[in-house]
Amino acid sequence: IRRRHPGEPPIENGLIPYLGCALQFGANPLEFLRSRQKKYGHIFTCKIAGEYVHFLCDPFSYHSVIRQGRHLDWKKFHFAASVKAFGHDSMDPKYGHTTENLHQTFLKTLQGDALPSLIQNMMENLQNVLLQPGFSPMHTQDWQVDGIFAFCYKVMFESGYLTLFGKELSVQEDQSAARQEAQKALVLNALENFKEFDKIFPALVAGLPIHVFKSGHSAREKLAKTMMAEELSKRKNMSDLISLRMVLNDTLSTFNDLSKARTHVALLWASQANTLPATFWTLFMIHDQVPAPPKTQDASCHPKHPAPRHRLQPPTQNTGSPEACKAATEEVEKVLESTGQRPDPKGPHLTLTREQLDNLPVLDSIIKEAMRLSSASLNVRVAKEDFLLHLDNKESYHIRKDDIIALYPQMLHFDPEIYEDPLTYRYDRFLDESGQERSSFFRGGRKLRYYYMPFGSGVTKCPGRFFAVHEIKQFLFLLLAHFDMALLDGQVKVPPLDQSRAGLGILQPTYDVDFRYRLKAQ
Ligand code: HEM
Repeated sequence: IRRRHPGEPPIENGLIPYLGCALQFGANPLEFLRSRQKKYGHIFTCKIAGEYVHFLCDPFSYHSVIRQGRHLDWKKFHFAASVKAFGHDSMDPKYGHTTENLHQTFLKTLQGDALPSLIQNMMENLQNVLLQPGFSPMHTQDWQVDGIFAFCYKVMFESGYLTLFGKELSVQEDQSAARQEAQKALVLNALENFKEFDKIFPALVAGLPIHVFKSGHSAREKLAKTMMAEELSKRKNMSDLISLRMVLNDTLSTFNDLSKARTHVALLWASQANTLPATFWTLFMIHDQVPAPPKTQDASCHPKHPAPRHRLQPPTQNTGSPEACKAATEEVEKVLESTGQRPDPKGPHLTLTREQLDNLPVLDSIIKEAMRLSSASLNVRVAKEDFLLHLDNKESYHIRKDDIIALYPQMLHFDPEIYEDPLTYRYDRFLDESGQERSSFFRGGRKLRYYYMPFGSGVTKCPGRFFAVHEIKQFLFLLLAHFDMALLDGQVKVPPLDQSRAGLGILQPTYDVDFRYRLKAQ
């Protein structure tokens, strides 16, 4: 048990040896932090699973942590978490297994000049997936029924997977339906393994050994097997990210083949684990506004999903404004008109340049609002030495070497002083009076520098964030252009957030919600 020294933040050791406050924090981090903030103020220390974590709750003081002074290390925690979850040798150059500067690799291959080709391939892949006969029978225009969560996972995983890892060479050469089907089966198999592994991800990051989880462990190893160099070399149209990483693994590291493959599994996880639930929330939130079609059309529904699978629980958030879907559809139609394109599932694919995608303020706001409500990432830095942390209110606190400093942006996202009525979904919350992006948010009359942080902050900010927002926009754009959609049960409540993943990014819903969709009449 640590005793508080003079000049240190108030401390709570918790009642359970080693775990400290871990269970209370884990049960509901937001509630836990709010109650401690009320008791202790802007900064306090909690013992969590053997570590001492200083939670900084004042958004005006975030900068002192985010600006990355010489006292704070961001790599230590990230590299260690990746080793625990994915089982590769450390990517931290100081351990001598590699000299790759991963941060530079990510910036070079996910941003700037690398972005247009990623976006273009994603747009192609999304349309190949969405408009293939299996998904949307083109001639009958029957309603299909699926869970929104299941739908988003299938479509976004397959498209994102093919965009990063390319297609098998044999599929490029042999366009037969059987070959395409086989390729699809492999990707959907990867999705099943991804989901199985993703379930145990929080436990692995918390430090539990993977051997305890038989099926999660086996799923990770199966994924790694498909990402051995020998397998990847059979693929074409791989992204710069994966092809460059393969070269750097071979030239700058001493990793064995399995360790190399596991570094690719880590990237598969990073590229999908947040994007998939974020896509769910985005689609669910706008979808919620579309009235269900008359009951008579039920006859043509997908037989496997006759009814919503879950009994409804009281809502945790209100649903959005009725204009969300209308405004988004109008924005999509405007772009189609101005670019002279007509959505035709049998015709040429729709295209959108990066500039066109950057100029969709309504879709942007819709996505931001969905992520504001569902994101729960923890931003973490480790103290390299004893130092004095200065807060915005001129107070300073002693921090000990190896302690963790954490920001929990959900506190910002759900702060009623920053976001009026914060539990309500408002599709236009991030739009100003002229319908453009709103970037001024205030607390207590002061303009905030940090008010929206689902992608983290400072040097550890997600390097894939531009691609992530673009791919969700493309997905929405294509759905709104090509499909009629409606919830199966127009009265369905917003599913609660699954808190078991709090701290790790976008939270999943605790249950799926069924919707129906069909190709628009031509
Ligand atoms: C909605 C989607 C996404 C969200 C909310 C998200 C969020 C995050 C967050 C919170 C982090 C950790 C930042 C920190 O520790 O402070 C992160 C890291 C990362 N993300 Fe994303 N991400 C998304 C999509 C993507 C995509 C699509 C890619 C790649 C194609 C990607 C690649 C990465 C990588 C490589 C890292 C590790 C960076 C490092 O350790 O240097 N992310 N992301």
